[in-house]
Amino acid sequence: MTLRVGLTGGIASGKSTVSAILAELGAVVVDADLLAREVVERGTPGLAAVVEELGDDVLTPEGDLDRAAVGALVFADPDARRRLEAIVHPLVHARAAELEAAAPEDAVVVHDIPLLAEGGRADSFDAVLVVDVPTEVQVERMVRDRGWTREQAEARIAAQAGRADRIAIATHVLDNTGSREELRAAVERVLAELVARA
Ligand SMILES: CC(C)(COP(=O)(O)OP(=O)(O)OC[C@H]1O[C@@H](n2cnc3c(N)ncnc32)[C@H](O)[C@@H]1O)[C@@H](O)C(=O)NCCC(=O)NCCS
Ligand SMILES: Nc1ncnc2c1ncn2[C@@H]1O[C@H](COP(=O)(O)OP(=O)(O)OP(=O)(O)O)[C@@H](O)[C@H]1O
Repeated sequence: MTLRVGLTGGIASGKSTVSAILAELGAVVVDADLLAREVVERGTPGLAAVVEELGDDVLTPEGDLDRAAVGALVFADPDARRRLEAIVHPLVHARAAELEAAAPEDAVVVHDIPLLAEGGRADSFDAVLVVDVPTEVQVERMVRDRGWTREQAEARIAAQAGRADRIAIATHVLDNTGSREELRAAVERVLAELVARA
C-alpha cells in the first residue's frame, strides 16, 4: 500500500529542502509548485484560462506567463488571487493524482503542497509534515537568498495561513530554525517512524 504523506510549510520555511532529503531516502515526491508551473506552460488550456480571467497583460512578448507580473497582481489583490487559484488548483490536483497513481506499489509518496493548510485536504493523508520557522526567519531567508524586498516577502506571507493554522493540521512538526544537519536528522527520524508504522 502507498503511504501518502502531505508536506507543507510557509514560503521559504524549508519544504524543498525537506522534500529533497525525502527523495534521497527513496520517497516519490510530487511537487505542487512544479505542477502549478506545468499546467500554465505556453500552449496549455490552463494558460488560456488564466489569460481569459486576468487579461493579456499577464503574458510576456513570447507568450509565456509573466510570473513576476502575475505575482505583483495577485499578491496585492486577494480577489484576483482566488480567481487564479480556482483555475490552477484543480489542474494541479488532477495531475498530482495521476503521478501518485503511477508510483510503485509500497512507495512513500510525499505531496509537497505549500497551501495544504489553506486548501482543506489535509485529512486525506496518512501523515502531514509541517516545516515550521518563525515568520521573521521566512522573511530573512527570502531577502537573503532570493533578493526579495521585505515588502515582497511580507505580501506573500500575508497571502498564506498563519503559523498556528498550519501547525493545527500537522501530525509531525519539523522545526527548521536550526542547521540543515539537524533538519536532516529530524526528517530521517520521522520517515523511519512512518515506515515502521506502515
Ligand atoms: C502567482 C505566481 C504566478 C507567482 O509565481 P512565482 O514564480 O513568483 O512563485 P512560485 O510559483 O515559484 O511560488 C513560490 C511560493 O509562493 C507561494 N505561493 C504561490 N502561490 C500562492 C498563493 N496562491 N497563495 C499563497 N502563497 C502562494 C508558495 O509558498 C510558493 O511556494 C504563482 O505563484 C502562481 O501561479 N500561484 C497560483 C498557484 C498556486 O496557488 N500555487 C501554489 C501551490 S499549488
Ligand atoms: N536550516 C536551514 N538553515 C539555513 N538556511 C536554510 C535552512 N533550510 C533551508 N534554508 C534555505 O532557506 C531557503 C528556503 O528553503 P526552501 O527553498 O527549502 O523553502 P521552501 O519552503 O521550499 O520555499 P518555497 O515556499 O519558496 O518553495 C533556501 O534558500 C534554503 O537554502
